[in-house]
Amino acid sequence: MPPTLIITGATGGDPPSTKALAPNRLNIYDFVKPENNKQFSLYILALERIMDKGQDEVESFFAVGGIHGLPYKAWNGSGEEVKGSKESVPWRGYCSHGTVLFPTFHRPYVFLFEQLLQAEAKAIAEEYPLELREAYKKAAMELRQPFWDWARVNQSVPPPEVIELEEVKIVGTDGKETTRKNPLRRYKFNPVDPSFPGNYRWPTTVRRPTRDGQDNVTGLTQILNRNSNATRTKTFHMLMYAKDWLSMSNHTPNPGRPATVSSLESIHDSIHDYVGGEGHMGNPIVAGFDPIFMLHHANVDRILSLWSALHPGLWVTPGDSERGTWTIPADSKVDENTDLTPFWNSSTGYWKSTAVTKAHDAGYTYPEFNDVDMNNTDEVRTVITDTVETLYGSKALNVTSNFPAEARTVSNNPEMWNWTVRVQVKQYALEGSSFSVLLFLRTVEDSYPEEEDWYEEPNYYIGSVDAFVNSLSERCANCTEHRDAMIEGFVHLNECIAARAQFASFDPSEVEPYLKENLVWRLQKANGEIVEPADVESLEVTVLATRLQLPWGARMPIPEEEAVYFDDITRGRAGGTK
Ligand SMILES: N[C@@H](Cc1ccc(O)cc1)C(=O)O
Repeated sequence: MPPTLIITGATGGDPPSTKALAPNRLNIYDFVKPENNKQFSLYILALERIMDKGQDEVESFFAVGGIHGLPYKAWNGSGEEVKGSKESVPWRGYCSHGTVLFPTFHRPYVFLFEQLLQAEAKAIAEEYPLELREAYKKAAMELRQPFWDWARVNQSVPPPEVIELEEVKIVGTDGKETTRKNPLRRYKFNPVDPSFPGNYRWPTTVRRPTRDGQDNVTGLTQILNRNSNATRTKTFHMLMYAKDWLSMSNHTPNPGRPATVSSLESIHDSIHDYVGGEGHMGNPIVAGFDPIFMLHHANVDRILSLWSALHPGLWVTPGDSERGTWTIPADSKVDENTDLTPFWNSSTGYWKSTAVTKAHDAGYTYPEFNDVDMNNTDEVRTVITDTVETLYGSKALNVTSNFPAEARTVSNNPEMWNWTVRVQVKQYALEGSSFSVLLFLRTVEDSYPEEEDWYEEPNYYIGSVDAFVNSLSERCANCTEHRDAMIEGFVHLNECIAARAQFASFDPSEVEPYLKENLVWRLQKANGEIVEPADVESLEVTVLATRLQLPWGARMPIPEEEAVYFDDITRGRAGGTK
């Protein structure tokens, strides 16, 4: 069936600077400032209207959110034609997870949403009083989906306009200040779709819900704060040191080419679980209905742009489709030419990864790129390296500051050890529940607090690797066949070691015995239940380190290719190295 909607992304609008190639997706912290009031007002009104559309309309908030999972219905004429050939395989949605297509699949997903927002905003702008209209029309042309930079210092918790305020102040179409119910806070289902399982039948989306189904803003703030350092260091390591598409793109371990940093998907999975808990964001079947989803994915997309600026020439390499999707058969090959269904780019075809290599071709860019010549790959790389270092860098890595000052100016190749925990576990280890592998590092002198207090103890908890799990996987034949699929993620230790122990260096002679004694782990289900590592056979927590070198003239430390595995640190313990 031909599509009713062709996905173009937002179009037009004046770029913010002479070098910028398109209008900006703004940081949500800037987006809510008074100076961006016109765009904020238009965004709120546009979101309201998209949310008000009938849930079976192609352009409704519900239908677009539903691309990610339930109601497991075809969207915009995509996929029905293959139904006949797949009769035995129940529908399982379109979203690509655990494969090389994870980053590029979500790219047109966000610009579809952005296109719908802009279309509404343009219509809304026409309703403003004459004397304001031109300014609102310009703002609508420049309107893009804002991003939530969960990796940035002091921004790991989104602003109150996203997580807290029940009402927001905007300028209404009559030109006067008005108060609106905040559509960024939640989506109200109309109605709750019959396909939703019993534990997702709340009337609205909820974040880290309490037992009675209320948003738990305090809990959300706490968990995001607690993980803020870990998220930042993971993001920094991924940006700098994920050297190929396969390891950058997705959370499936690759034994042939072991990774030493988290994938973009793994970092993304954690954010889903932190925000959702047992609520919508914590389960791929319903995550797309929370209005925070697009703020999150705009940032995933931005991190992809930053990574590609640091690693020019790298893009989608061929991989396995793993469980597949409704439109992509399981265990098939996918590559840069695989159709990113259901995102039509013409009435006969789909966006492909090859067509989404440059954000600005789809009508948007990020503030970090505003003052660079985008055609000069070297300049882009240099500027973005500095940006990444400033935003997420040395403080988090605690590396450059640990090199002796003179070592940074002489060519004597100083080296230091960069310590990392690798976590591997079966994605479905706890059936259909999302879960976290929590890591703790005890302080040397402290007497240890009671086990149940570990997570609350700020000098103890160091980060998590999280499984973002489809609770309906038993309804999906492909998923059942892929029950054993593993996921992998990494938590970096140097900052935590430095904060807890006074060693002269990160040399294994000091660090190895310390970690052996003090690194501990537990699992926790989305509902808060603690699970003993001994009960999860697939869990494997391993410590590795890479030696970083800072050759003369290098901007950033360079890790040695080969990681060194310190298997003895965790071997012999439940969930340790096997
Ligand atoms: N490819 C990046 C941005 C980029 C543009 C130009 C470069 O030289 C490098 C990177 C994107 O995803 O949008």
